[in-house]
Amino acid sequence: MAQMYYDNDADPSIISGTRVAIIGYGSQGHAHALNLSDSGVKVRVALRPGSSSGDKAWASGLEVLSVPEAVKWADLIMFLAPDTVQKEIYENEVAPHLRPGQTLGFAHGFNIRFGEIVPPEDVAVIMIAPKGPGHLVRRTYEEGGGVPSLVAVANDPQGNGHALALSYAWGIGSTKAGVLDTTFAEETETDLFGEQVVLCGGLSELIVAGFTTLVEAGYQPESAYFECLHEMKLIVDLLYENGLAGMWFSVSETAEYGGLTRGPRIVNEATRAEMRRILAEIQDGSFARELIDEMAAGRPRFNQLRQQAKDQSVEQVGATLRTMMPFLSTKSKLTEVSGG
Ligand SMILES: NC(=O)C1=CN([C@@H]2O[C@H](COP(=O)(O)OP(=O)(O)OC[C@H]3O[C@@H](n4cnc5c(N)ncnc54)[C@H](OP(=O)(O)O)[C@@H]3O)[C@@H](O)[C@H]2O)C=CC1
Ligand SMILES: CC[C@](O)(C(C)=O)C(=O)O
Ligand SMILES: [Mg+2]
Ligand SMILES: [Mg+2]
Repeated sequence: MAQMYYDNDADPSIISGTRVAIIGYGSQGHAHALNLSDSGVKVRVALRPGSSSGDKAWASGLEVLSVPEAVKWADLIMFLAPDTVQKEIYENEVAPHLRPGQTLGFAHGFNIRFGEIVPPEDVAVIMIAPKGPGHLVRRTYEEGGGVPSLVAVANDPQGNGHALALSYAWGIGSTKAGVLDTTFAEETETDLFGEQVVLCGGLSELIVAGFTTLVEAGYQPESAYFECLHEMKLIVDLLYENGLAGMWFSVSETAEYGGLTRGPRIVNEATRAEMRRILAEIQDGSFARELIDEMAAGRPRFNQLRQQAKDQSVEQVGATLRTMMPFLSTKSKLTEVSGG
């Protein structure tokens, strides 16, 4: 059994005595800044001039500085801007102002694992990587819970990196759910694999393929939407609360027999072989190179794929159906914080 850490294993006084600069106020940035602030931590948000997120941070009672000002002020500088802009921010706005004894923090190991950011030896490098979307990091904290995190230390000149990471994890609520030791390499590779194959890529393709199959066979799009997308959340809630057994317990025996016999025909040996190829592309750095090059080229393929995803009929049908479910809108104020 892996070593897990909970509330009693963290020392809150460490993060309470640390000045934390949060670079970025998007999905993770707003959640870390607000959770830490509510936990009694001294926080400043660091943004570029004219940032669209600045007003939201000020409106939430947080002080906003430029990145260089925040680096000068902080003990811990947490990178919560998108992965592919972190290198530029680091080189132009962080590195010139870094002092020995400061700590750089990451919520994902991408730039350290793939050598995009190479900090000096006299600066600590830690990771606190929540295993959940930022908006849920905030929501679960407000509800009295938390999202699990992985912590890692890549460089530890003062020997307190792990205790600081654990204390930070306490500040964002993660020690309520469980914190696990990892390495930058393990977090980066498993996180990229999970989001590509299971959580984001695999799941969305499964939903769309199921929806499209039903609609092309002549069934009502609304029925296909409820079946393949809306009900997904209700099934996943059962998985979240009680694992696969909780889901099998609650569904009918008909669903259980049908799922156990037909599921392996959908996720089969060919699917598993593709999963292994995707993992190899992550491990050998070719996915990272592809992503960095795509962003540097102005995102031509990314923008096209985003537009195609938005234009799918499952999205049009869903948008209409969700207007009739006002109870959803109280939970989904995502654009207010992400600017999306
Ligand atoms: N999204 C998630 O839930 C998860 C993310 N992570 C990791 O957390 C990190 C942050 O990801 P995420 O929260 O999705 O990021 P977002 O895309 O939500 O970050 C957007 C924020 O970054 C700011 N930003 C963009 N460019 C710059 C810049 N050049 N200088 C300063 N600020 C800038 C934006 O400001 P502006 O308004 O100026 O554009 C905005 O406030 C990544 O390392 C990611 O892998 C880890 C776990 C889950
Ligand atoms: C699953 C996607 C994720 O890794 C996350 C929310 O954990 C991300 O990078 O956003
Ligand atoms: Mg993740
Ligand atoms: Mg990720």
